[in-house]
Amino acid sequence: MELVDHLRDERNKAQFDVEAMKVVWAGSPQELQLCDRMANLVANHPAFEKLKRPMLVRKELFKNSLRKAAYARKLVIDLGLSEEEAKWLRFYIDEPTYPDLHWGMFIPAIEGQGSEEQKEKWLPLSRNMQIIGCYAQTEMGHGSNVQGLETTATFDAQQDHFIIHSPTLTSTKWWPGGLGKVSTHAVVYARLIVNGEFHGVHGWYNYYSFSFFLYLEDHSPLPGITVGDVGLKFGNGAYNTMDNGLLRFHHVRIPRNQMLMRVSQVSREGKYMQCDDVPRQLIYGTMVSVRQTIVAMVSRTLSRAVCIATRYSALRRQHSSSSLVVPCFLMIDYQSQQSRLFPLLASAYAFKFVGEWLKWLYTDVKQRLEANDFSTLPEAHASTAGLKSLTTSATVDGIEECMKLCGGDGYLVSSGLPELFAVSVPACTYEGDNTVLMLQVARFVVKTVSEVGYKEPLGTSSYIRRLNTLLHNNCLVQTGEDWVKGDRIVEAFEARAARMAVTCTQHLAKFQDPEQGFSELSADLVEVAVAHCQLIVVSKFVEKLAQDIPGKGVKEALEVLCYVYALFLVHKHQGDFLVTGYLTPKQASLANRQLRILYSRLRPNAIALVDAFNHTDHYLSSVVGRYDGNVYPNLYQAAFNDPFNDSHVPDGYHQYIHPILNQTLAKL
Ligand SMILES: CCCCC/C=C\C/C=C\C/C=C\C/C=C\CCCC(=O)SCCNC(=O)CCNC(=O)[C@H](O)C(C)(C)COP(=O)(O)OP(=O)(O)OC[C@H]1O[C@@H](n2cnc3c(N)ncnc32)[C@H](O)[C@@H]1OP(=O)(O)O
Ligand SMILES: Cc1cc2nc3c(=O)[nH]c(=O)nc-3n(C[C@H](O)[C@H](O)[C@H](O)COP(=O)(O)OP(=O)(O)OC[C@H]3O[C@@H](n4cnc5c(N)ncnc54)[C@H](O)[C@@H]3O)c2cc1C
Repeated sequence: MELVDHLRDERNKAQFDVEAMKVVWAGSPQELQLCDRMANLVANHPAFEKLKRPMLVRKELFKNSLRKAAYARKLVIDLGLSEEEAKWLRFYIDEPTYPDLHWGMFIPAIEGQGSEEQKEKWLPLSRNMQIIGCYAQTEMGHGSNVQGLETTATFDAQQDHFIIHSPTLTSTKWWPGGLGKVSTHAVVYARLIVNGEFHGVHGWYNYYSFSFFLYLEDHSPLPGITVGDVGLKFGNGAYNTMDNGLLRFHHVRIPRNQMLMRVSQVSREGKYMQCDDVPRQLIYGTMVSVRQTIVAMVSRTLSRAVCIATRYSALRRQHSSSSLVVPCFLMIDYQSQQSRLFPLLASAYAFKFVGEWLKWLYTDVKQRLEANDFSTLPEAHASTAGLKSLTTSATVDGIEECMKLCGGDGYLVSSGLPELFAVSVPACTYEGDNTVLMLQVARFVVKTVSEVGYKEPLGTSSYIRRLNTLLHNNCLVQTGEDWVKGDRIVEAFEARAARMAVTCTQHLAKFQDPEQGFSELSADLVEVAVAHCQLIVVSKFVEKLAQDIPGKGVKEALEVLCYVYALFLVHKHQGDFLVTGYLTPKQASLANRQLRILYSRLRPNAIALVDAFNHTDHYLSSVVGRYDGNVYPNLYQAAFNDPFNDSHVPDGYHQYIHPILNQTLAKL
């Protein structure tokens, strides 16, 4: 039977080569081929069916996720998949489970913080999954405040042991993924005490936290260890496939050599030594690595929501304003729908490109770290923290908007959007609360501005070199067309970021106690950081356009997306641009008018642009976002697939409805 493509007319409108755009989106022909292969491997394997997931209760859901992880592992071994292939396999299985933390944090923590000897011992066991590990940093009372961790690791020189202890309820390890039920091992962060003294006291630290490699359990916890799950989390399915755990220690002894010893060591005699050439911040290195990965992946999450909302918007008809009876307008043709949807479509592409750049930056930093060159670490920290914060917040807001863009049907679990929202929301908190991370960026920016004149700003902050020009030269835009020029757009974002940073730095200087100033101005500082990070995203998109991009019409389509992203931000934050005096109200309104023109240029390409994401129907798991657009019969069928419709008479009907109908409530 020939399949009907309900979106065919929309696909025929495309003004660019979709196959070439798929390559741009994936990053390279090899990446496209790799992702396509792994996505289809998952889509065609019955073990990875996921439509029934939201109907399962927690214990069934968890068992189901263990089953999928086991099948994934079997595929990795049977097919001899590489680590990169295995990563994409897990990605397309689309279910948070313990291997994310094992591969994403436990192994990188050992790689980054273990000595050569420790790596040799533990990495092969970990990579073969003969042990399963998690990353236990956060405590019940201390998440953002890493300095405040209370778990202690006291050195016992007599027995050459550390004694790990949870002295208070608030020192309970709280939240680590994979900890609650599955992990056999953990990297645990604790305060080091040697000879009765806290070690490693430094200018900015009251005490350090150290990482230890700990054996947790086989089938039941080891003596002195209490372990469990933190409890049910938000959303049906969603993050409940993960055993986020709690963990308490009661004077648990571990051998001295289980302290991860790249950054600092404790000798047999109880001498504490910090490696001179390795900065303390390296113990935060695993977080930098995961923040980079989150940015690399987040565009796919947003693209998934946008793909669903765009396809449904291009199918569903509503009434025109002239006739309330005849449905004729496609939802996507409403200007108001476009102004909510198209910036999200553009954001998905913008986040993809900035994610590629961040990956490059991180790879470079990693190579430098291995050679003990730590010069670019502050830049890497600020960029990973800021972009993780900016992109996850925008993505989560974007998914919610996509849900609303689909009307009532977006709210149905079968649209795929509620679960996507629920599983994505914690990304604004885990791996660093987004506000706390933006404050880190603000510290970096303010420090860079304060050091102008005696330290050269580098990398993403090099615009601060041209502070004088950016503070005094105002925008030159005279027509709407002037707004679609890369250097002009970038300059506008640079001027806004620089002016906001300078104003905040001047306000901070008025405080005698800089920390008090930082605290009182924290809301403004977050806005400074947002401006800096938006500049990075816009400038990386503009840099991408300067590259050679093959394929008919591909570059032109990307140009429209780039300016939609940038001008949408100019419009949304026009208060910043106006208050800093860079723009006049006339220039701001020209930007907005140009944005409407760009929406009309984007419109014919909308479906092709979401097709270029190359998402399988399995990955989307959305009735309203199906590739063939055959929504209504499937929406109707999905209602009957709900086990609630197995019987016409629900449990409790006879017990609680009949007494009302029969007027026999008195017998209840
Ligand atoms: C929406 C869709 C999402 C899609 C995601 C898709 C896929 C995901 C893929 C993979 C991920 C897989 C699984 C992930 C899932 C869940 C995992 C969650 C795991 C966790 O959730 S795991 C716990 C994370 N928990 C935190 O994230 C705590 C946050 N809290 C901190 O991070 C610190 O506590 C901080 C920094 C806020 C304050 O710390 P502090 O008070 O000690 O430091 P202070 O501010 O004084 O800074 C002193 C000097 O250190 C520098 N500095 C600071 N941090 C640095 C770093 N990282 N690197 C290099 N330098 C750094 C500063 O820049 C300064 O430098 P300077 O002196 O030069 O100015
Ligand atoms: C799904 C999920 C998975 C997780 N996985 C892990 C894991 O594998 N391993 C692990 O160790 N941890 C994990 N975590 C914990 C996570 O890293 C922390 O929740 C996170 O770092 C935030 O800390 P918190 O919960 O203590 O929030 P808090 O720090 O208490 O923040 C609460 C509020 O206070 C504000 N705030 C806090 N500090 C400041 C400040 N200095 N200035 C201004 N405002 C501030 C924040 O913006 C936020 O609004 C996970 C969490 C979740 C939700």
